[in-house]
Amino acid sequence: MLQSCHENIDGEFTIFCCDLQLRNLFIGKSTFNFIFIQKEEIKYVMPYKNLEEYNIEVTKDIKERYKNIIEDLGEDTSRDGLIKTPERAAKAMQFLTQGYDQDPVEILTGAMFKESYNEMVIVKDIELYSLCEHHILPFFGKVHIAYIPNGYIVGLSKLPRIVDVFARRLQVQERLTEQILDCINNTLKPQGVAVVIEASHMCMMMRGVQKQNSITTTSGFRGQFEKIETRNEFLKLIGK
Ligand SMILES: Nc1nc2c(ncn2[C@@H]2O[C@H](COP(=O)(O)OP(=O)(O)OP(=O)(O)O)[C@@H](O)[C@H]2O)c(=O)[nH]1
Ligand SMILES: [Zn+2]
Repeated sequence: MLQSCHENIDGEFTIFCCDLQLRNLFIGKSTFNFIFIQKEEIKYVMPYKNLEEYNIEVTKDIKERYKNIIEDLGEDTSRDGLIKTPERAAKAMQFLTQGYDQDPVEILTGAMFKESYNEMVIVKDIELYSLCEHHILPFFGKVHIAYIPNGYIVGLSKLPRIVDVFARRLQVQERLTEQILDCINNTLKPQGVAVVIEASHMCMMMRGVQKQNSITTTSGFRGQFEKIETRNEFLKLIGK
């Protein structure tokens, strides 16, 4: 029974094949060249493996473009340390922009639970890593999210997950703030939601104006958080 088959960018296959009934495990490097492992050897196979998958055609295309860029910058892509760099960079950029293919609504609705709790829920200091859409340089910092339930609570981890969905795109901090806010507001339909983002932008630190200590704060409030007392309680609880 074929469990999974992964082709890397050089067309090499890794196959994981496991017949649980017979308790035999096959693991190989090509479609036609299995290594047969007896059940006693199963202990050498990791019980958990986190696999990264990339579209081969897209990766090849981005890799070639990176090769040209690196050469245009005056480097030699055939030197030892740079041989695999175009492919690494192609994979890194696809990782950092994977949010385009993810559905934040599906993530939230996947863990909404009926509950009568109707006080403020705050998840603060969520790490943020995104890319500024003007220079394709990182901006990074913290996101603080609060909501007041309206019959439903949401799995806590889903809030950082939707931060990542919107952060792993080419972004501006203002739009990122609004997208997180609107997604929670429209999906969970709470009594209120608040989002504050504090971030440093590498395009202002490493180049351009070269300011190392400036932090940009953006915020958005919906429902109950539009009331000054509720908003102030939230800001006090996140230490602002
Ligand atoms: N509002 C906003 N601006 C951003 C964000 N990230 C980067 N920027 C700004 O985008 C602007 C782009 O301005 P341009 O004048 O077109 O680009 P530039 O010549 O590279 O500008 P400098 O960075 O000032 O050298 C810069 O002022 C950046 O600081 C963001 O998340 N929100
Ligand atoms: Zn920028």
